[in-house]
Amino acid sequence: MSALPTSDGIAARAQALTKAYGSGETTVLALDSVDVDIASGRFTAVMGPSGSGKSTLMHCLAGLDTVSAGQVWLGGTEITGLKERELTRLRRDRIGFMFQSFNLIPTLNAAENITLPMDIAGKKPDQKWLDQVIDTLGLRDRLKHRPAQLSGGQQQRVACARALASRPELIFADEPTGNLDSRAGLEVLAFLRQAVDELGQTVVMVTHDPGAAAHSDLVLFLADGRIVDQMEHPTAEAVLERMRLFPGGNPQAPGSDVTRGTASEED
Ligand SMILES: Nc1ncnc2c1ncn2[C@@H]1O[C@H](COP(=O)(O)OP(=O)(O)OP(=O)(O)O)[C@@H](O)[C@H]1O
Repeated sequence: MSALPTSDGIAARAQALTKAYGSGETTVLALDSVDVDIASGRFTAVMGPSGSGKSTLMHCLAGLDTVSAGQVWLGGTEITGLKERELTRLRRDRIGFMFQSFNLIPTLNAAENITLPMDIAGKKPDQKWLDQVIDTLGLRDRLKHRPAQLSGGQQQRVACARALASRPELIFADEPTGNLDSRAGLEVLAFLRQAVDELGQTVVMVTHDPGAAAHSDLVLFLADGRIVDQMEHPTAEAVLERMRLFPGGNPQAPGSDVTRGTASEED
């Protein structure tokens, strides 16, 4: 294990990250020698055609998946080669996760869901920080509600608060708006934006939606397991144009939510 020589301002880094699934003739190269730096205090979106390696990249950066070759650092710590126990602790202490399915516990109220990971870890929440997160996310008057008593957007905000509660260095969000209607999706994106701007968090989000990517500071474009392009200060239109350059990568295919992102900005 080696320390990262220049970890300043870098929340996560991959060098020559390669991930292959399967073996022999059925090998799939999901990531092909990817080099990437995720800057601290920024909102990075990851886009690319289906099967381009977005989720694999996120899972490898978060230490949820092993790598076939290359190195990954979280902050200044190399995680490739860490034992599962050390990795679990590091993930718990440094990373927040938001997935498309919110994974809220139905029998617990919002407040209990938000602090559950910390309760399991036997950690006391920093009450001042927690209050700030709850107020930023507008959840103050929903804390006693159970998930079934909340709208989809509110449930995702609870999942967002849960990801933020332990003040992780880095938040990974995998299609966090995928299951939401356009209004709820926009709310969640606005709150992720706020988490970066006002709470100083670092967010990495995988999305298919150019409208969602437009809320980020930087879009990384993946194709065939490689980062092939990036875009600073993205707009939904510019991202859509870039996505159209990918073979079969037209994000307006059925099931895509592009219309909501672009339409909402004209509201
Ligand atoms: N557990 C696995 N076993 C075998 N192949 C896998 C596995 N997970 C992913 N792959 C393959 O690796 C490649 C990249 O998958 P990945 O899920 O990272 O892509 P993605 O860009 O997130 O796709 P999508 O946008 O459809 O979610 C794909 O070809 C996929 O079929």
